[in-house]
Amino acid sequence: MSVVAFEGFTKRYGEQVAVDDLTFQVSPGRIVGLLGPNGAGKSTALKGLVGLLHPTRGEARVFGARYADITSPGRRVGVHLDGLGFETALTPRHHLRICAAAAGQARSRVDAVLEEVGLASVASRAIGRLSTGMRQRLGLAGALVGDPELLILDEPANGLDPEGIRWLRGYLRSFADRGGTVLLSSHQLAETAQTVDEVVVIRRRLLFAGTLGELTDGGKRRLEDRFFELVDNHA
Ligand SMILES: Nc1ncnc2c1ncn2[C@@H]1O[C@H](COP(=O)(O)OP(=O)(O)OP(=O)(O)O)[C@@H](O)[C@H]1O
Repeated sequence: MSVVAFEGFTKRYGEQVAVDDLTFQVSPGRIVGLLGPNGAGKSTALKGLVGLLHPTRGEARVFGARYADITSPGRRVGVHLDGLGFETALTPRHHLRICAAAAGQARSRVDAVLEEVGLASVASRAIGRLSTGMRQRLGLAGALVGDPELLILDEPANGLDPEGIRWLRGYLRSFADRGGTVLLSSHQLAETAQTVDEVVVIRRRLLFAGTLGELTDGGKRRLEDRFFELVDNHA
């Protein structure tokens, strides 16, 4: 069974179609990159997947059900969507304690995750005083704190320094090696090529879904070149 399934997912905002008839699946243990230019509908698709918006037509499911219908979603699905914001007066530790409580996890998990994402030294600083990259790490920590089977991450490498990006890549690979599944959106094509097993390219509609090897002819072509061929042909 697929971990994520979009079936004819369509979202309109008034007259504008943000996502049109999107169908693809994500299998367990895979890292899948959702790619597309600005405004292609990536965030809309991810929001629809976690029940933050309702599709106009079609559906998006996790573990065979709508997100709202799965039991203990916080322990099964870790979500970090760009721009959801934080309560800036809280500290990372406090924020993660709330996330842990929501996911039904023990408080002890918070310090483990702070350590894991490299935020232990700023755990008691106000979130408003953290750098962009530190906030990005905190968003990831919030997704990880429930110890989920599936990670849904919108632009997780944004704002990370090279060391942070390398850490993220390694983390996601070991997560997938342990059987976890990742669906992430990205603009960073070179980085994506080093991170993902499969690629889904959208520009309102699906342009490609398959393995990275299929898209790049087994690595003979660059992901960036193939990406621009696809999106320029469907402008
Ligand atoms: N709440 C909204 N109301 C109206 N239109 C919206 C809304 N949210 C998104 N859109 C429109 O839907 C389209 C898809 O937006 P979306 O944010 O999903 O794209 P994206 O691929 O995530 O873009 P980016 O790479 O810039 O983050 C865009 O044209 C956007 O303007």
